[in-house]
Amino acid sequence: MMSYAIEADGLRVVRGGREVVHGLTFKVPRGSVVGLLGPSGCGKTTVMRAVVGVQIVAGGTVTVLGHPAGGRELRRRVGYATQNPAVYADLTVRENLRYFANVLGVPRGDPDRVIEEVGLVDARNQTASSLSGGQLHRASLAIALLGEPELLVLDEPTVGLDPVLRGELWELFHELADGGATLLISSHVMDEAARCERLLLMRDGLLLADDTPEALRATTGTQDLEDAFLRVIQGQETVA
Ligand SMILES: Nc1ncnc2c1ncn2[C@@H]1O[C@H](COP(=O)(O)OP(=O)(O)OP(=O)(O)O)[C@@H](O)[C@H]1O
Repeated sequence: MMSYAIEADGLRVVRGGREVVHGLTFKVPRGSVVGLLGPSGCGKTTVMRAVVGVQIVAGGTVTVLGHPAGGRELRRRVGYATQNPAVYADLTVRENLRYFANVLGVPRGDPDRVIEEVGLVDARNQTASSLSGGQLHRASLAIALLGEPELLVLDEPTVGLDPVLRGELWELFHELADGGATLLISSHVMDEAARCERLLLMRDGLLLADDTPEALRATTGTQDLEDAFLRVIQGQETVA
């Protein structure tokens, strides 16, 4: 079995007439939890869109599970949760999940399994329009988990959640990885970086670092990942 779930080589993306991702090259090992971090607007969502194959790319290649990103053979093997929850407002949580389960052709028991995984059992009969922001995000995450995809691409999945729930979701992410799934998770919260096995640090459409949290701490000489990120940026500016 190949060892990488994602291989990006020289990825360039133009949006709104401007190049916003400038030749990114990185690999995401299978079965790992990888954080995509960086300030707002640095290009995280754009990279994720390229990985799931919904972004027109200006140059370079993205290979996902051995196939070109967005290929037909990847349809059920990649799950994507966007920042804006994509659920039907007038359907209940369970109805939404049953609907998407049908579309994807996944096993019948899947909706109830994922509802439990994201902790929405008590809210399963509420319409999506009546959910809180955090619950809505979890409903969207549940859809991405349908069919047990091999690669999960999650755009800020823990935004707006309380620390307890965030902790529980990170436990779930690691359980999924232990089961063989690969997770690419974006965040701009540095305390979440420590929960990842590897980190891709972005800034202004460039990749500044691709390393483990431990190696980043060691090379920058600081325990705090927020400081480590700042030092990587400072190092970059000195080089430039
Ligand atoms: N539809 C669009 N048209 C033009 N420019 C866009 C479009 N979408 C994004 N951009 C620009 O592309 C750049 C990267 O945006 P992207 O959404 O990938 O950043 P991000 O790191 O995910 O930000 P955030 O953390 O705020 O979600 C930004 O400068 C943004 O303004």
